[in-house]
Amino acid sequence: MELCVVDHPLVAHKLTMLRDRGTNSPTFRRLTEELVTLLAYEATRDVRVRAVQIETPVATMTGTALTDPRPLVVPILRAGLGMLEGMTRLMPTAEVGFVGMARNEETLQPVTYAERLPDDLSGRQCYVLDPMLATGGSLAGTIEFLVRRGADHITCICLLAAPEGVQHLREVLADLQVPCTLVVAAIDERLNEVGYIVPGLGDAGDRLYGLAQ
Ligand SMILES: O=P(O)(O)OC[C@H]1O[C@H](OP(=O)(O)OP(=O)(O)O)[C@H](O)[C@@H]1O
Ligand SMILES: O=c1cc[nH]c(=O)[nH]1
Ligand SMILES: [Mg+2]
Repeated sequence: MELCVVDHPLVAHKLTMLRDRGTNSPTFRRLTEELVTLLAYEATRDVRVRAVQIETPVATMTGTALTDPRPLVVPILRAGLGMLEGMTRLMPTAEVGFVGMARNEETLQPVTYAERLPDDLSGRQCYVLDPMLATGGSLAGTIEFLVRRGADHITCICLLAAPEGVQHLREVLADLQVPCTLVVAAIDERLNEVGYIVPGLGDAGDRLYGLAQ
């Protein structure tokens, strides 16, 4: 697995505001979108393109266009939904599939409650969105869904990751033997005893969508 930690002062600035417990839901949502657009710029560096002939007002030239089939973007509900707008702003022609997962907060195992993906993903580039990579169970489960449908090129975009989750993902991907890139804004210190990222930002889904904190 290739790991890319985006080292940019604007990313660090926005991430610090996002982490701050005083940041309210509307601001948290806006910062999430802005951060995703910055991370997606890095994450789409190897998006597949083809040469196209166009005419400018002055001359004919060979330009660049995204290839078909279109890339697939997969937010992991709920919190990943907060990243969708920032991603599709950069790549408006992408198709969108959905996976709904909620972690059982006692066992820390993800439970899948929704899944809407194209049947055949062979030859598709897939971009998975989830702000938090904690134990890695939710992201690994989603990657397994995609690989079972034939995906052969996966990029995951997360805001924060714990070292434990990155390690888990490496092990799962070594078994699956699928090329995967993980793009993150930061790798934090560790998980705490209840599976939260430290220092982290708390529960991303609750902070995005306003449940009690
Ligand atoms: O790496 P893991 O240990 O699996 O934890 C990370 C998952 O936890 C959060 O979702 P949550 O289960 O809280 O659901 P939500 O998005 O509905 O809040 C987060 O958005 C990830 O999907
Ligand atoms: O720190 C964490 C861990 C899992 N899910 C979150 O939303 N935050
Ligand atoms: Mg949550």
